[in-house]
Order: sequence, then C-alpha cells, then structure tokens
Amino acid sequence: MAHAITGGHLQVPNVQELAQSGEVVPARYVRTEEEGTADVVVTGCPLPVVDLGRLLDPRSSQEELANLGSACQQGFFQLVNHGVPADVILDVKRDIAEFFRLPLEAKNEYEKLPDGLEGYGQVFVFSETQKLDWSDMLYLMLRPVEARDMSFWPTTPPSFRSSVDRYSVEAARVVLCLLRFMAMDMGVEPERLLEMFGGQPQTMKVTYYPPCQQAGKVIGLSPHTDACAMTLLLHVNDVQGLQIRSDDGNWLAVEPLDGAIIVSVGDIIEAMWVVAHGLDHPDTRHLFQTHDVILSNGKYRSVEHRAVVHPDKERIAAAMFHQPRHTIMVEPLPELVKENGGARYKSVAYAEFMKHFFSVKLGGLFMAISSKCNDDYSWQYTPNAMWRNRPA
Ligand SMILES: O=C(O)CCC(=O)C(=O)O
Ligand SMILES: [Fe+2]
Repeated sequence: MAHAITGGHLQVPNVQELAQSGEVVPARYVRTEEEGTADVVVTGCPLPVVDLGRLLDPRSSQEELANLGSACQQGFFQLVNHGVPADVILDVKRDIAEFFRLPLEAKNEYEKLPDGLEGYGQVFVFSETQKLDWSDMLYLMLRPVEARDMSFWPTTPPSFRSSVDRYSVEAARVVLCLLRFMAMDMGVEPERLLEMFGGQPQTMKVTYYPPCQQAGKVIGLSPHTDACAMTLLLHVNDVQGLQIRSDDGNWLAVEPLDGAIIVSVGDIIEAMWVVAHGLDHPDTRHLFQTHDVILSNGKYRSVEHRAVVHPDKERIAAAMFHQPRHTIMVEPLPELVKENGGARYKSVAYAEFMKHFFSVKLGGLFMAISSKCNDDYSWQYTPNAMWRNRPA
C-alpha cells in the first residue's frame, strides 16, 4: 500500500558532498528567472511577534490573544517567551549540527529507503527532469512515541536521541498551548479543538543547506506551504534563508529575533478554519455543496515560503510539523454551525479531506507524506462514511 502511494522517490546525489567536491553546480539545480531567481526579495520586514508569557498571564492575555489572532491571519510569526529551556534548545541544535558534520558513510547508516520518508537523504523527487533543491534532510517521526522507528534515529552524537526527545516534548507542549489560544480566538471551545489533536502526531524535518558558489541560481527548498496543522521552526545555526511570500508576490526575508521560534500556520489549520467557518475558498470549495458555503470575515492562512542558500556558509533549520489525530472526521464545529444558523455541511474523514485538499494544492504530494501513517497509524479510508450528509 505504501509503495503504491509514494510511487517511490528517485535517488539523487548527496548535496553536501556535491558542494564539497567544488564541481560546477549541475544543471538540475540551476533555476531560471521564471523559476524564482529573479523574484524580488524584500529585507528588513520583521515578522509579527507573539509572546507566550503574555498569553498565559491573565493580566495581558486578552490583549495578546488579539495579537495572536492577527499573526495567524498573516500565517507566520515568531514566538518569544515560549518557555522552552535554553539548554534543551542548545542541546538539540548542537547535536543536529554535529550529525551533519559526520562523514557521508556514517550519515548513510540512517539512509532513507527509496519508498519511505523517514531517514537521511532527499525527498519528493518524482521525476528525472524535476529541478532539485540544494539541500539534504533528516526526517523523523517523533510522536506518537510508539510510531518512532529508532533505526532512523542517529546514535552519533550519543546525546542526539535524548536531545531530540526533550525538544519534541517541549515543542508539543508549546503547540498545545497555542492551539488552546487559537481556539479562543476562533471562538470555539478549546477542548473541542484540542480533542482533534490528541496524541499530537509530530514529525521533524531537519534540512541541511550546504553553501553554494552559485547561491543566487539555486533554491534550498522550493516554494511550498506546510502540509500540517502547525510548524515550529528552529534556526539551528545563525544563517538566515527563510523567505515568505507576501501578498504582492514578493519574498520577505525572515530575520528572527534571538531565541525566538518561528511558528507557521499549516494547511490543516487553514482548512479547519475554512471548515469551522464555512469559508468559500478555491482549494476546498469542491468539498462543500454550494448551498453549504457561508462567507465569513477572516481566516488563518497557511502562507507559501521557501529557503535560499548562502554562498559560503552552511545553513541548518529544524521544522517540527504537528498534525491532528488521523482518525478525526473533519466537520464544522457545532457551535459555529449554530452561530451560522444551523447550516448543513458534509462530514468527511480526515484522510479523504487531506487527499482532496492536497491533490488540488500539491498535485498528490500529500499522498507521499501520508504513506508512513498508513503503516504506523492504521490510517483508515472509510469510503462509505466520507461524504455522508449531516442533518442540520
Ligand atoms: O529552512 C527553512 O527555513 C524552511 C524549512 C521549511 O519550510 C520546511 O521544512 O518546511
Ligand atoms: Fe515549510
């Protein structure tokens, strides 16, 4: 099943080795102007800042909640006072950086299998002609804990596993906290939203961007939105490269505050917001009957972003992706249905919802992402339950 779904990722060269060889950058990595090298990049635009300490403090919570809501509508923000102990962050950064310094043979002990996602290597290469990203990655399933495949977890440096585990716990805590406040901002019962995130599926993708002599001609990570509910992004070293698409089509270069964690709203939160409020959105409109669609004023956004590389410095970024439970039904939250005059919506299995959402958005890429879930989480397609109409 997983094989049929992923279709297999094609083997491509290790980019770190390629960079070290000093050879001319192969044509498959070189982008044209149409492929983004001529895009306008705007610097010096700070991302919104959300203060978790202020959210948690009853004296400032209300004010900060409004700030969170507006940051989520922009899609990206930096989280300060997140409460993740400094040593947890330092340890995970140090161990990740050390892993990528290992010789190739040592890193390849954790090599990704051709039809899998987890492990060390390159992902999402489906065609011989596709342009390639100037990066390697290590991808691990972190939560639920029983879904971990330890054969992909490095044992060098020796503290790698415990550092990642400790950071995973902290990231999950922060996400739970943010979800609770997001629910308040959306006007839905926090427990109702949190229930969808029980078990808190979490994966980590560490991306290693080697320096590149032709940095302006390659892309470290192609433009995309995150196929998850919420991402926490940690800059493992001090080299910047994240860029966010602004409404006018230009790229905003992100310069995070010291110690901040970058949070991005993923496609699922955007979709849930769509479902919760019944927004008329081109990506999901086909999931609803026309008469089910009710327009609403605002929404959270999952914003396109990309990563560029530095001419002479390596860059490492660790993204923690958070998902809802895989067994949920995506359906309008009852309180909002009530608020919206008892509108009728279809309930749809999360798996099917995602399949449709991403087949529109990513041309099927999601199916690759979900493949591991099929094996480990008993991801169920229940075709008869998918499109049932709910009575008002
Ligand atoms: O490297 C970065 O800053 C971005 C990483 C990212 O967007 C991702 O892993 O999805
Ligand atoms: Fe991303």
